[in-house]
Amino acid sequence: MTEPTTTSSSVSSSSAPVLRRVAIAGASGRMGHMLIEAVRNAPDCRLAGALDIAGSDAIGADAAAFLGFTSGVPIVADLRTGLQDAQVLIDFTRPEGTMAHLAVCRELGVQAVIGTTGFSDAQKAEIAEIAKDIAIMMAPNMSVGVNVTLKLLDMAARAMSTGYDIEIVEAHHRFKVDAPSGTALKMGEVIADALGRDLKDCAVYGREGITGERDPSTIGFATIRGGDIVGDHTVLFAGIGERIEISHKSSSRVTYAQGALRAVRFLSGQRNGLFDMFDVLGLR
Ligand SMILES: NC(=O)C1=CN([C@@H]2O[C@H](COP(=O)(O)OP(=O)(O)OC[C@H]3O[C@@H](n4cnc5c(N)ncnc54)[C@H](OP(=O)(O)O)[C@@H]3O)[C@@H](O)[C@H]2O)C=CC1
Ligand SMILES: O=C(O)C1=N[C@H](C(=O)O)C[C@H](O)C1
Repeated sequence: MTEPTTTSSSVSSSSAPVLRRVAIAGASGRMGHMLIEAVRNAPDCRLAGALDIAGSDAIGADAAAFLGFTSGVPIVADLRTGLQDAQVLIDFTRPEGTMAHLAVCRELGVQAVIGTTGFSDAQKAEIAEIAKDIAIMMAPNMSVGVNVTLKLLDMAARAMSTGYDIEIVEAHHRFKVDAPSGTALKMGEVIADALGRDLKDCAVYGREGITGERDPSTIGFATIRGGDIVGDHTVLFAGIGERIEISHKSSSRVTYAQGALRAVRFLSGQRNGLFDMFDVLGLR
């Protein structure tokens, strides 16, 4: 069964929608396909460009060919060609790809919705710098459920600031290239902030051998990779005599694609600045 990419959260069709011209990077990727289908089904968006990495088998193909449609938009490797008609780029690729795309977005005044994960601190700082010139929404997870979960974690961490060991467990499909997931790291950051700690100082990424007893000030991470798991995250607050588990499980990538389109709509009112899904969803 194919996953639906339109939900009741799409904009109302009662008035003529303002069309947003959207380019998709990583057009032949797992998220690229979801996004092209979602843009095609959105009454207020039009596919205006499709990018993939040079050497990809997809270059030259019609962006909607995988759906059995002709969109008239070819997948190209040349960034200026792919972005010239676009108002906003949605980018779910790899950090080095996103950075190259952003440089051209800045040059052409194209906004960006970034879902890519695995950025270095230096790359994040460069994105913040670019956002002084163009509007960017960047989030490691664009599902509504995960962003609500982040709020729950903030509350739970404040309420259980002592006496509870905090462990973050994430599971993803066998094709994922970065670990821990961007979402798991964001969960760690939210919890560390709530506890007045810096995640850089308290994160423990995996354990092996004679580790000694657990340091209560740490936040542990565990990563599972296998099969077609879309994305599961569980945060464990383990005390003596009880434990709480806060979990989110994705069963479809449609939620990420719909979140990206909400971000496209949110950005239409912005000239510049760096935003996240809390801004888009009004959760700040
Ligand atoms: N924020 C969110 O809500 C979500 C974020 N993600 C993140 O999005 C990213 C993509 O995920 P997914 O779609 O599963 O990955 P895929 O590997 O399926 O797709 C990545 C796409 O980007 C292309 N690509 C690879 N390297 C580069 C590069 N250097 N420059 C330009 N394009 C490149 C790939 O081309 P080719 O196949 O030819 O290599 C492919 O088309 C990951 O970082 C993932 O963690 C995923 C889901 C949700
Ligand atoms: O690569 C994925 O698939 C996903 N990546 C994001 C992450 O790293 O958190 C979001 C989601 O979990 C799916």
